[in-house]
Amino acid sequence: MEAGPPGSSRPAEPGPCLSGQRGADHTASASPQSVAGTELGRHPQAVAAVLPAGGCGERMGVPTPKQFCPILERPLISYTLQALERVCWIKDIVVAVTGENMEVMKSIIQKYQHKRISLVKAGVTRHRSIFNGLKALAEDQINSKLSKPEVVIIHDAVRPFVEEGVLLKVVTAAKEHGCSDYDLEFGTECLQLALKYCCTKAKLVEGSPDLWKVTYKRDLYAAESIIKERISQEICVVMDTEEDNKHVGHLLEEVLKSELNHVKVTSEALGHAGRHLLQIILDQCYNFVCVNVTTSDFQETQKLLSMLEESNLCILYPVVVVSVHFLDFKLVPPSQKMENLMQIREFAKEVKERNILLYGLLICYSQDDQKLQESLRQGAIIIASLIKERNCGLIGQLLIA
Ligand SMILES: Nc1ccn([C@@H]2O[C@H](COP(=O)(O)OP(=O)(O)OP(=O)(O)O)[C@@H](O)[C@H]2O)c(=O)n1
Ligand SMILES: O=C(CO)[C@H](O)[C@H](O)COP(=O)(O)O
Repeated sequence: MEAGPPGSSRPAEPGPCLSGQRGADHTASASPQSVAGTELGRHPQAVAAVLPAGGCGERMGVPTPKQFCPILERPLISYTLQALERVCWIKDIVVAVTGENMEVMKSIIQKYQHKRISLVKAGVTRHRSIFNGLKALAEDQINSKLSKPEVVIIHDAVRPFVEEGVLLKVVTAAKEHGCSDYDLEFGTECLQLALKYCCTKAKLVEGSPDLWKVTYKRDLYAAESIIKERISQEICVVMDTEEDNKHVGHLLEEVLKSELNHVKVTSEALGHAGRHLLQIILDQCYNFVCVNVTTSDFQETQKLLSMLEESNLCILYPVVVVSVHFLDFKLVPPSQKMENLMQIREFAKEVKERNILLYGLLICYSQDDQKLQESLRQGAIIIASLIKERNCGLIGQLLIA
């Protein structure tokens, strides 16, 4: 990633920042640097980004160019766009794609509701693709919806984990620094070109470990693990009653808290028309454990599923819902309960279409405290693993703790 002005070597002024837009995704780049972003807010500065995305991904060894390879069923490039798009002070994002992938790219933009994106044709090399993006930004076209930037961030479309802080560092460096011998010695490809041909002032800025590039097939697995970990940091336990503190759901919540001590576990009731729950959904919690005790088998789970379906939460990441049911195996034979619970397979199939992964969990409710604790612990382990793995093959299955 480099920053450089298109057609001008004038260092740019930083621009206003409205970090923390509603609906922006916190998992894409948790934003401790939003504070830094507000620094940009004090000075007007036009920043754009060019994403070269015209490669064929030879080293990946698969027919699909790596930028379009799916991670959790969403193309890699969509994660990169999401990471840049949530940085509010980047006004335009220009993506260079080959003619044959133009329609694919347009459908990705539409499906995942990306904003501020323009497309240009890629070139035969990465540098030519970047050049085409810069030309589009520099052109004086009357109908162009692009604003002329003072600083352009160049970022490979296959580096999905870029953070706002590092982008800010690059943009600030573009403004403040001249070039040094060190930069000349260790500068990367684009930096060398800028120095050699444009007399552009330049500075090498230290990146973060997250800036790595997806190059080989194994990198797709690594990226998937990172994304799964990011969206598994919060679980909401949804209760079917509001007042009862002794509700078995609260016991489950306690066990989840002690078993998953790095995860934030909250609980909420579906009462009050689910207003609090709606807020949790808006705050982008991607994991729900729905406890059905006082109501009929799937009543609460279905209410929760409807709320999730109505929200936009599932567009970017698969949401996990574990429908939990308790049964005293001594009093009621499991086979009797199972019959009703088997409906979960149909529900799961339906909601999978909307990117919701629904699993069933039957927990043995024993009158013996110790045995109950053991079942709850087993249940918590199963829940943790379902959330961590997000295994599509297990949807609609009824697991037993
Ligand atoms: N003609 C090209 C070649 C590459 N790129 C882009 O430049 C970035 C970094 O390049 P690289 O990792 O080398 O991608 P590929 O060329 O696709 O990979 P490979 O070298 O394995 O073929 C990628 O986002 C890639 O799509 C581009 O826009 N136009
Ligand atoms: O990884 C690459 C290609 O494989 C890029 O070329 C790499 O980012 C080069 O750095 P820059 O162009 O930013 O100087």
